[in-house]
Amino acid sequence: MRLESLSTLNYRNLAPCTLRFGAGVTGVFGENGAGKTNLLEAIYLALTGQTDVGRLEQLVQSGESEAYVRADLESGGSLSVQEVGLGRGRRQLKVDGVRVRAGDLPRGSAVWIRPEDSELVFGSPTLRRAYLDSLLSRLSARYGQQLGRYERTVSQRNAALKGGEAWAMAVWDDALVKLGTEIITFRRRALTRLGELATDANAALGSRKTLELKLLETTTPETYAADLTGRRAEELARGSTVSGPHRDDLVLTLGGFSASEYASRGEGRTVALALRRAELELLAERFGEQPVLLIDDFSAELDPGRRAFLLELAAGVPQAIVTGTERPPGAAAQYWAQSGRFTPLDPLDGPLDMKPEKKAELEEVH
Ligand SMILES: Nc1ncnc2c1ncn2[C@@H]1O[C@H](COP(=O)(O)OP(=O)(O)OP(=O)(O)O)[C@@H](O)[C@H]1O
Repeated sequence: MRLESLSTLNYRNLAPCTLRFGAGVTGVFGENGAGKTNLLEAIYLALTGQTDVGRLEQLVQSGESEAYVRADLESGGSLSVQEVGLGRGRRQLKVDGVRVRAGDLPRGSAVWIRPEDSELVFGSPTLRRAYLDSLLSRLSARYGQQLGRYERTVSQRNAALKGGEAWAMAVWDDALVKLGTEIITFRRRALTRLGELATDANAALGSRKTLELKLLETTTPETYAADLTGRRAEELARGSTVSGPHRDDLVLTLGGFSASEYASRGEGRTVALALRRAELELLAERFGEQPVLLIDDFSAELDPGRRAFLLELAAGVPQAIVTGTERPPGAAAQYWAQSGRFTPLDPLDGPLDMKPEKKAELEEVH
């Protein structure tokens, strides 16, 4: 998968633009607030149809009512166009002019590494579960469908529990056990490979402590039905379903201890990077094609080992887009970001701050 160009209109602070991207590493650098993260977010949205913002309106430029993002892609020798239209609480996706659902977009197209990924380690189980579910939904469309059904069943069952409808539980329990069993089984299987890749990546990052990924399960396929009936009184009292994959945690252990509880900030950052490299490798294995790698703010990474790891990762994939407040070294092409605009630069130019006349010239263009 290769991103040939990205066009945006009314997307956050980005000025209307069409940016072209070649193979290798493209560096995007500029001051804080210039729009670098917004650009990567727009690319990720156009490639995957996914965003994790709470309200879609946040993505629309203030003062406007609609936004638009378009990616021109090349994959296996053929070209395609993916478009995302955003309005009030509404997202419309098209591939080559035909409306599709998010699940119909290519599922292994991009991986996005961000400074806030450390939250995967130190944040709540909900965040880790969301990471795992989002990755597994990309590996398997069926996983995504069954997870959606399971989540709807849990909320309907919770409504019945709150209403004290004990008589209706047998029906809900059957559906929950069937869907939950499929989810648990798939998670266990996928975690074996994800764990191996993450362990290797963590070692490649120079960590002397072994990283292991485990599921902390509130139930098992064998005991799920009995767990539900056994805790019926408690569930009716609480009005919620207390066991099942919606309550399970992805536990990350470092040297045998829970990373969430015991890892240092730096160790946690290393674990988060290891998870992202594992995601990249797993998607490439599954789809036989390397995703576009997006690295947000490599310059926020002050540790020299982790910074080198990020840049090596970018250099090792067919296409990577790397942002920073300084120029990413080794980039084949460069954009200078300022106030939501992106100006292509000659990669052989020196740093802008050493060339005031060049900077003045570019500001003039803006
Ligand atoms: N919906 C929106 N409409 C207009 N501007 C927005 C919108 N959402 C965010 N912005 C603006 O976009 C800017 C942030 O851009 P972004 O996060 O991409 O910067 P950045 O270059 O990544 O900065 P940093 O180096 O600090 O991470 C902010 O100034 C913010 O106010």
